[in-house]
Amino acid sequence: MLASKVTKKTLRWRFRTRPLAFEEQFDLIASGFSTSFSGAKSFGADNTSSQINLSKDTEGGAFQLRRQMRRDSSCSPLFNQDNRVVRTSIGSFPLSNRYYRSHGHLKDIKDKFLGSVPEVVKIVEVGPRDGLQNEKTIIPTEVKVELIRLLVSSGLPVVEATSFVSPKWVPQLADGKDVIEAVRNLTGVRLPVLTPNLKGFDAAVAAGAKEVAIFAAASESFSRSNINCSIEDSLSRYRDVALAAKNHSIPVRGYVSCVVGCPIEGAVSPSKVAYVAKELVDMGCFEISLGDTIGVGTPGTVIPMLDAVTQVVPVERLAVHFHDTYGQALSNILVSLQMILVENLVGVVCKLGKMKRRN
Ligand SMILES: CC(C)(COP(=O)([O-])OP(=O)([O-])OC[C@H]1O[C@@H](n2cnc3c(N)ncnc32)[C@H](O)[C@@H]1OP(=O)([O-])[O-])[C@@H](O)C(=O)NCCC(=O)NCCSC(=O)C[C@@](C)(O)CC(=O)[O-]
Repeated sequence: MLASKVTKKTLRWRFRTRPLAFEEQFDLIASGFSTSFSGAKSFGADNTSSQINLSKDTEGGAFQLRRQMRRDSSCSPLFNQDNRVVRTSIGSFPLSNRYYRSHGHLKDIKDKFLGSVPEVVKIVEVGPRDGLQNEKTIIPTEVKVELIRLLVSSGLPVVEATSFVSPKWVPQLADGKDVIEAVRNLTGVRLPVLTPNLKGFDAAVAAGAKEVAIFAAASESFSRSNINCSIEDSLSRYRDVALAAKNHSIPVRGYVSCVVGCPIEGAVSPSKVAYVAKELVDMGCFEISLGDTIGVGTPGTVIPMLDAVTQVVPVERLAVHFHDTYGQALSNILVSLQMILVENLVGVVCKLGKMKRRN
């Protein structure tokens, strides 16, 4: 994708020397260039800085682009004969309004692409868990606690706080008990924690956790490398956790990792994802978060995956979790929202936590 390949400097150069072809415009949008869908600036992603820089640069870029077109009206499809911008790729290309020919035209385009996308999206913040579990240096407990407090104070309804996993596997979150004890009385927020087995579940409940999450994989190899057991063994463990949670009246959220690609096996079949998602629902998970763990998904792979999963799991119980490793998270979220339209159902949950490259 153009946006992930070019630097700010080369993009400026492109603006100055020639207009972007429509396909290039579209590539930029698909690479998260547009910030208007759901606030790209909030992504703590690998490619975020390039996305933000691109956005900041566009006023200047737009101006240069327009001047260039005055000299050369061979005209890309972006311009009319007055050299004004008439097609702006989904209306989110952040040019100044005075360059648009008509607001009505823009509105038609927006309605066409975004018209019936749900107006309300629930965000499950996962930075304190999914972000911090990857940090090279161990973050002090009080910093984690402060981070959670700040996230909660921003109004987020759900903040995944930590994990109760083996400290040998994830030393970064070895202080899960202390973190939960410090935040468990925060009000107006749900603070789920990851529990890979009964040992983790018991420890989480003892520390005061009121919601847990279990995490299976759609890839056999990833399951073994992440939780040291096969998919079937993990599902069997999770049935025990789900039963224990039911006995404590504790809600359980389910994750499926590697829903479009696995770092070891490559492409993952949508039917595998659908199978694992259904198993998690059947054991009692109230919501299934579909995780593109290594950020290799694109709309082309996300659509068939969602199509398979929505055949077996009601869409209102689905969430999407996209890592922005290759700058595709926003386009994948957009297409997920649009898929909801296709299914003619409402209610989507997007998880926009800190997104990091996972090696
Ligand atoms: C699942 C295990 C525990 C199996 O690990 P294991 O080594 O197979 O487990 P074990 O039962 O043989 O136990 C080994 C040791 O771990 C201890 N142990 C055992 N369980 C626990 C526990 N719950 N809490 C604390 N300690 C535990 C246990 O007591 C024992 O201690 P020892 O006797 O050697 O001193 C391990 O593989 C593990 O902890 N894995 C966690 C991996 C992880 O957290 N990965 C990141 C989260 S998944 C993710 O990020 C994807 C997601 C959710 O974000 C979605 C997406 O991005 O797509």
